[in-house]
Amino acid sequence: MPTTPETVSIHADPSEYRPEHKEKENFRDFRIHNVPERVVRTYQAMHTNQTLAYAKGKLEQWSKLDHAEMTIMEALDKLNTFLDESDPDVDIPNAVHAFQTAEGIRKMHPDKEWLQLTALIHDIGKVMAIWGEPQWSVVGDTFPVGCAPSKKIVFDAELFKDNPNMHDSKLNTRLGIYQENCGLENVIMSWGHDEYLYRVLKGNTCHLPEEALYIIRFHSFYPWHTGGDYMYLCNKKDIEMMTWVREFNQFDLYTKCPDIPDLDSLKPYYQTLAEKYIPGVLRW
Ligand SMILES: O[C@H]1[C@H](O)[C@@H](O)[C@H](O)[C@@H](O)[C@H]1O
Ligand SMILES: [Fe+2]
Ligand SMILES: [Fe+2]
Repeated sequence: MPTTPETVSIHADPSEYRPEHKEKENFRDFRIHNVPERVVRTYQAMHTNQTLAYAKGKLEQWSKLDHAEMTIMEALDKLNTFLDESDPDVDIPNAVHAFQTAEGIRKMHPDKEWLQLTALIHDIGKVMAIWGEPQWSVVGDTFPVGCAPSKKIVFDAELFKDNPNMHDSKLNTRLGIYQENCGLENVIMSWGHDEYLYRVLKGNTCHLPEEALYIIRFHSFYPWHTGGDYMYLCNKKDIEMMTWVREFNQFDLYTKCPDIPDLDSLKPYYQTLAEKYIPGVLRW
């Protein structure tokens, strides 16, 4: 049985791994005139339609895990042709991004198999889009629903004006339906690939450590892990786990580049990791 992670030895610099890239400050440029229109459209629909009731409904629907049965590597294969419309930095299929992230981690954290596998699978929840879920309900940054949106949300929360929850006095305040420091595990996030994969792994056999599940569940929560907002919803565990989410994020973001690794030659290594930590056929 795999063990829990060692103490976090972090702040590896993924740029040492990146061959030729854009500079760090050129990633995640969400200034409205700089991003492709597909990005604005995706966030516009997301910020308008992701309400508390919507996210609760999707959680219930997808948590049934009655959509498909397949191994984790089969699910990854489904992303071979999937293009994420929310991402200003990636216009290659998500399966490639999975291997780029994992290889970046493997290079800088050769001893942490669990973190390498986490990187490989972190976006697999996007298979929902292949099964018909609209992209605004799958991809992009996440945020808590049931309380006011933070200014750190991309496009400065301005796309929320048509979201019905913004006109509900129980839901449009700083805390909304939540208690101070209630812990992120008790917060309902906008529906997307993070929470879905978390539920899939919880509902099947998975030996990944808690840190891995936490990274998967909150890796898109940029207004928190990068923006530093929503601390009033966090408890001690969230603050501890944040270090791991941030370390992971360096690779998720800065390994994005047009060079495509030779996926076929990498697959056997990751196949072995997958069988060790997430064996067999999973219910999705
Ligand atoms: O556009 C990206 C992409 O959808 C990622 O998978 C997600 O984790 C990020 O938060 C988002 O900014
Ligand atoms: Fe993601
Ligand atoms: Fe990613």
